[in-house]
Amino acid sequence: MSEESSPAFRCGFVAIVGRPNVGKSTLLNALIGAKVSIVSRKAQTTRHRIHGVLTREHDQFVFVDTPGFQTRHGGTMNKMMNRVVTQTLSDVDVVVHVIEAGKWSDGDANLLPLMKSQARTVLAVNKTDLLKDREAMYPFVSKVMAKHAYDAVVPVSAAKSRQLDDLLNEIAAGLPENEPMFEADTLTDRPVRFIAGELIREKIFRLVGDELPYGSTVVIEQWEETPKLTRIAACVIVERDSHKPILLGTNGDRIKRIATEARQDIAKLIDSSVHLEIYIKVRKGWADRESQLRDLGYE
Ligand SMILES: Nc1nc2c(ncn2[C@@H]2O[C@H](COP(=O)(O)OP(=O)(O)OP(=O)(O)O)[C@@H](O)[C@H]2O)c(=O)[nH]1
Repeated sequence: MSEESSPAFRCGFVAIVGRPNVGKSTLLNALIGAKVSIVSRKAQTTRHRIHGVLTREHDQFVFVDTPGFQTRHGGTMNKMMNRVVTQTLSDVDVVVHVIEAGKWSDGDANLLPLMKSQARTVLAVNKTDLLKDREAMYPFVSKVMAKHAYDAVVPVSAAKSRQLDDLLNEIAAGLPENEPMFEADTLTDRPVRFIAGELIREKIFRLVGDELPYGSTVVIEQWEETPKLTRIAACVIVERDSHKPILLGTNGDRIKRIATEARQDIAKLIDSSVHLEIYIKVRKGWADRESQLRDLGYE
C-alpha cells in the first residue's frame, strides 16, 4: 500500500510594491480579506514588519510592509524610506510589482532598479476591469516585460477580486519549502492601536488625497477601554499651518467624515463601541528629523 504524498508546505515573505494609487492596499485587502485580527506568532520573526498573513492548504504568504517608495520629495524621511524599501526587497522571497493596466509611468520605472534581488518577481497588472479594449493588453504587457525580466505576469482586478487565485499561485511558486510561521487564522500581528492609526490614515488619504502633502502622520494618544466603550484620541500631525484647513474642510466637515468613517472601521475591528476624537497638530519640519521619525515608528 503506497502512502499518498502531499506536496511540501511552502511559506515565505512577499512584498507588494508599486507607485502610489496602483491599488496595492486594495489588492492586499482582497488577498487576505478585509478583516484584521490579532493573534500570536508561531515563531519569532523580526526580519520584517508583517502586514498580513494568508494561509491556504499548502502554502502560507507572509506579506511584509514596504513603505511607499518616494521620488517626488527630497528629505531625510524619503531617503530613509527608500533605504527600507531596498532592504525589504532584498530580503523577501517574492516581490509583486503592481502596475495599472495600460498605464506605465516614471513612477513604475523607478522601482525597477530596486528589484535586482534574488526574489521571484511577479508583475500584477491591476485594474483590468477598467480596460475598454482587452486586446490592447498584450502589446502593453510585452512592452513592460521588455523592461524587466519578470518571472511571471498576471492581469488582475483587485477591486473585483478577479484572477487573484492565479496571482497567488504565481507567488506561491516562489515561496521556499518551510513550515508555517503563523497559526492558520492569523491575519496580522500588528498591535491593534497601530492598525487603528492606519485606518485613520487611510481615511485621510481617501478623503483628502493629493491635496495634503506627504508629510503627515497619525499618532494614537489615548486608548481607554471600558466595558461599554473604547475611548480613543488620535492626533494627526501635519507639517504646515496651511495643511490644517485642508484637513478640517468647510466647517470641519472633512475631519468629521474622516472621524466617522474611521470610527466605524475601528469599532468593527475591535468589536466594541468607539468614541473617537481626532486632533490636528502642526509640527514644522518633523519629516526631516530622523529621531522623530523613529519615535513615530519609522525605522
Ligand atoms: N477600477 C478599479 N479600481 C481599483 C482597483 N484596485 C484599486 N482601485 C482603486 O484605485 C485607487 C487606489 O487604490 P489603493 O489600493 O489605495 O492604491 P495604493 O497603491 O495602495 O495607493 P498608495 O497607498 O497611494 O500607494 C482606489 O480608488 C481604489 O479603489 C481595480 O482593480 N479596479
